[in-house]
Amino acid sequence: MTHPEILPVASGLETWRWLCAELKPHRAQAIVTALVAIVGAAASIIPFYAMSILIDKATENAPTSAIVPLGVAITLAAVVGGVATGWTSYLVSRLGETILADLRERVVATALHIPTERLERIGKGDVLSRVGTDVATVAKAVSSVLPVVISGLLLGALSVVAMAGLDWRLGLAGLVAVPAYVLAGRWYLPRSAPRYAQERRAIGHRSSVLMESMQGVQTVHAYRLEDTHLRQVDISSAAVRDISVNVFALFTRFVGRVNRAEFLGLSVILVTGFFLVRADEVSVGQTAAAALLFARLFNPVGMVLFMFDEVQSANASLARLVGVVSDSPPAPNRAARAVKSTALELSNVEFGYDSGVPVVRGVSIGVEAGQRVALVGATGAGKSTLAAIAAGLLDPDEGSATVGGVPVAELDRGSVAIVSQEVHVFSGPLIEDLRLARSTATQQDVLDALDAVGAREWVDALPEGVDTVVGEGGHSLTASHAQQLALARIVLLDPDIVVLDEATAEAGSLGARDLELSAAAATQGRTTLVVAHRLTQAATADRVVVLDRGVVVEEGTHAELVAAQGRYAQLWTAWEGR
Ligand SMILES: Nc1ncnc2c1ncn2[C@@H]1O[C@H](COP(=O)(O)OP(=O)(O)OP(=O)(O)O)[C@@H](O)[C@H]1O
Repeated sequence: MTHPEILPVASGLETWRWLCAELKPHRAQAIVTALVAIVGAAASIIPFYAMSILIDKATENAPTSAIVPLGVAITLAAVVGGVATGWTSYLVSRLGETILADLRERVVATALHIPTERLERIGKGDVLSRVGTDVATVAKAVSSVLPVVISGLLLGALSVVAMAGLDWRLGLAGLVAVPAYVLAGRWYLPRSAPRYAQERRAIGHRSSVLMESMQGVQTVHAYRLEDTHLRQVDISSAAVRDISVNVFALFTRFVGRVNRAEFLGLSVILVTGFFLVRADEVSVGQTAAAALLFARLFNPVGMVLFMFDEVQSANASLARLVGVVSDSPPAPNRAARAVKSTALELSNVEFGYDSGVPVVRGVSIGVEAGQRVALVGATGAGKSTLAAIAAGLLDPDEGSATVGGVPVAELDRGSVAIVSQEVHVFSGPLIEDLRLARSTATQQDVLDALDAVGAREWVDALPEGVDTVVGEGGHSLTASHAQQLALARIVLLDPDIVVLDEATAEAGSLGARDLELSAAAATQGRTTLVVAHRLTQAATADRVVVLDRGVVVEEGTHAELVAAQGRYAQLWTAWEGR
């Protein structure tokens, strides 16, 4: 079995190198962030030192005035610690978000430049999950997990140093808990990751079962499938419940292990302290401070452990994002080339999709500047494939597609435009959808373009005219109207060469006639290759090329081909007799 191609995933080392390289330009910001974090952690330790002195003073019956400077120190440290900890969160998020924003832009730019063929092999799912889920996972980690983990780890390290500063044996006693924490983590993490994944899958399944039942509610009623669907919802909900209970049970056992580590550490510190106090090696205050410092760590260390799977999954997502930006070539910065002649030349073009079976074989077609050539052929003859090659969306395996001698893929952006079968209307005001073709277009330019393709009337009739929000979640447009917008974009883009492969309008319908007029207006004076899904498109072209199973079988004007009584004439007769 061949595995489907997926986008690359960076190794741990590559991800780390990438992160270091990204941090370099933000070195100053990274250093300030680290310093503020250290100040925050250090400040939260000072009160414990002060407390150790306080306890000793109290046991020595020192005067009340001795307490005042300690109180001031504790208050100051609390204020500085609070401010610094808040700042750490802010600075870590800011640095992380800056790097993430850059990464997100580069991933999207790379994804948008994946050649169509490769995108089809990879599947849109992988690309979408990287741009969507992976970016979201890393973003969440950067804003909510990373600050906690960094502060927790720093506090842990500094507290052990502080305990050792009170007495090295107390520091050592505190370290006894480390292996117990590590064991708890090593027990939990390999068990939790697959269970969380299982839980997410089960939740996803339950949502799709619910969605399916709700979306198909009429069919469910019509076929009296209510019980079956309720049973499916029951089963999927029960599965989520069981897994969630299981996950919680595991979590509780993990908490038990963490508590054991805490108990062990605290007991060893207290017992060590007891013997050291008895031997007059340390004071009661020092022992109490060490114990309090250790207890102070319960919360942050627990948080770090609990968040470890989020760190792991953010790390996995980051590797997937870094894989995309570091392996795929960056947004192709092909030296755009302008051309003198706008004649389109397909020469000996061969092309096959993954199966290796050639679908276009040795095709040569010339479209003179300003001419309109129609491609005709049965379904599957290779018309759309050839159109995509002519527009530079697919690279031919053999032969070439050039304009004035320059490969189409290397032309200036905007020299060649394609209106394909899948027209996408981007969500937002209609005017913005059109400005995608020319960002500097004024409202008047847009209205003129709509006029040119005969769309002005229905656009003006929309609730807010050109400002009406269209696309997903907005005013929905018919396929013909969407197609007209695509043609209006062509008018605004003003390319030299146009490839038309639109097939939405039913042959003979009023929409089809309107669309043909729109297409004629949009392609007026441009070199045009049109896939003639309706033969009237061929009849009005300067020349017609007939394709059959990837090969050109006839070529000439409509009149010549009809007179020749060949393949085209048969198609034309059949078309007329519909
Ligand atoms: N993305 C793809 N992957 C694999 N095979 C494809 C792909 N697109 C098209 N084909 C195959 O290539 C051949 C030519 O298809 P193409 O879409 O170019 O034909 P067409 O003449 O435009 O047909 P239609 O009029 O139905 O659009 C067909 O056999 C089709 O199954």
